[in-house]
Amino acid sequence: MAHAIEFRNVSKQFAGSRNAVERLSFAVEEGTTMALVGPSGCGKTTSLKMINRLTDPTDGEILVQGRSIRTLPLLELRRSLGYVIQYIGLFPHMTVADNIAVVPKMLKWPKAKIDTRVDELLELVGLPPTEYRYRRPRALSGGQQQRVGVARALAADPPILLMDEPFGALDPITRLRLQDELVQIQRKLHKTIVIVTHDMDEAVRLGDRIAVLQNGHLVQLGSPATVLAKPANDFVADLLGQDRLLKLLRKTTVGAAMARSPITTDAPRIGEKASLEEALLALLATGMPGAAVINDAGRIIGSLSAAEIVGAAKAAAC
Ligand SMILES: Nc1ncnc2c1ncn2[C@@H]1O[C@H](COP(=O)(O)OP(=O)(O)OP(=O)(O)O)[C@@H](O)[C@H]1O
Repeated sequence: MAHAIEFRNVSKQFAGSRNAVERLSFAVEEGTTMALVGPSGCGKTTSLKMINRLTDPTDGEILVQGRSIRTLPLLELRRSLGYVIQYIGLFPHMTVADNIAVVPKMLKWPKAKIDTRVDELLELVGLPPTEYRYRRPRALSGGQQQRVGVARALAADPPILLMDEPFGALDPITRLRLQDELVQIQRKLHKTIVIVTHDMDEAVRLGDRIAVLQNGHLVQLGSPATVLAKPANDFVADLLGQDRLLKLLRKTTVGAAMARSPITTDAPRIGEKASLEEALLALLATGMPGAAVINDAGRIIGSLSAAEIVGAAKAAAC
C-alpha cells in the first residue's frame, strides 16, 4: 500500500518555547484512518496543521502522496486535503448548499454538477437535501452543522481528510452517532483520514492506527487492539483507562474469533457481527460455557467459548 502521508523526523518549535513536536515519524497508508491522540498541548493540532501548511516544520520532511510538501504548490496540496475542525465555521449568511459548494465554485464547476454534488453529499451525511439545502447554519443543530462541515470538506472529493477534534463540541450521544456515521462514510469512500482527538475512545473507535503523543513525542504507534492490549507505558495505559481490556473486546467481532464447529445445544445465540464484549455478557447472563454463532440469516455457523474470547483478545494484540 502506498503512503498517503509520511512524516520524516518532523520537529516544530515556536519562537521562545520548547519543541511542540519532536522528531515525529510515521506514515498513513492510503485509505486508512490515523488517529493522533494525547492530552492538551501534546502537539496534535500542530502536527495536523503542518500537513496542510497552516504552519511549517522547523525540521524534517512531510510527504503527501509521495511528494514533499515543501516543493508542492500550495494550491495543489490544499486541493488534495479536506479540512474539518471543531467549530466548523460555516458562513452564517450562506445556505447549507452554498456552504458546501464553496470549493467547487472556486474550481469553477458547472452549476448542474455542483447541484448534483451538493445533494449527493447531503444524502451521504444524512441530511435529506429537500429539507436542508436552503437552510442557514443557525437553523441547524450542532451535530447537523458538523455534518455540513464534513460534506463541505468532501465537496471536491479530496483523497485526504484532516479532522481536528471534529466532534469535540458535541454532546456524548450526538458524538457517538457522528463517529458511527464517519465509519460508514469511510467504508463507502475509502479516504485517507488523519483525525486529532484527545479522547482515546474516539481514537479506538475511528482509527485503523493510533499515534499517541506526549509532549510532542510519539510514544506509541499501532492498531487499536495493539495499543489496548499492550500500552507502551503507564502514560498510554492511563489514557486508555481502567476498562481497556473491555474496550479491546468491544473492537473484536464474534465472527473473527469463533470456532467453525457449530453447536446445536440450547447455548445462547449470538450474531457473527456482534462484539466479543456482547458475547461475553451473553455468556455471563446465561451461565453457559459457550454460545452458538449465527449469521444474518439466523443459521448457526460456529461456536464461541469464553476461552476463545480470551484467546482472540490475546491474538488481536499480536
Ligand atoms: N502559534 C503558536 N505559537 C506558540 N506556541 C504554540 C502555537 N501553537 C501551538 N503552540 C504550542 O505548541 C504546543 C502544542 O500545541 P498543539 O495545539 O499542537 O497541542 P494539542 O495537542 O493540539 O492541544 P489541544 O488538544 O489543547 O488542542 C503547546 O505547548 C502550545 O502552547
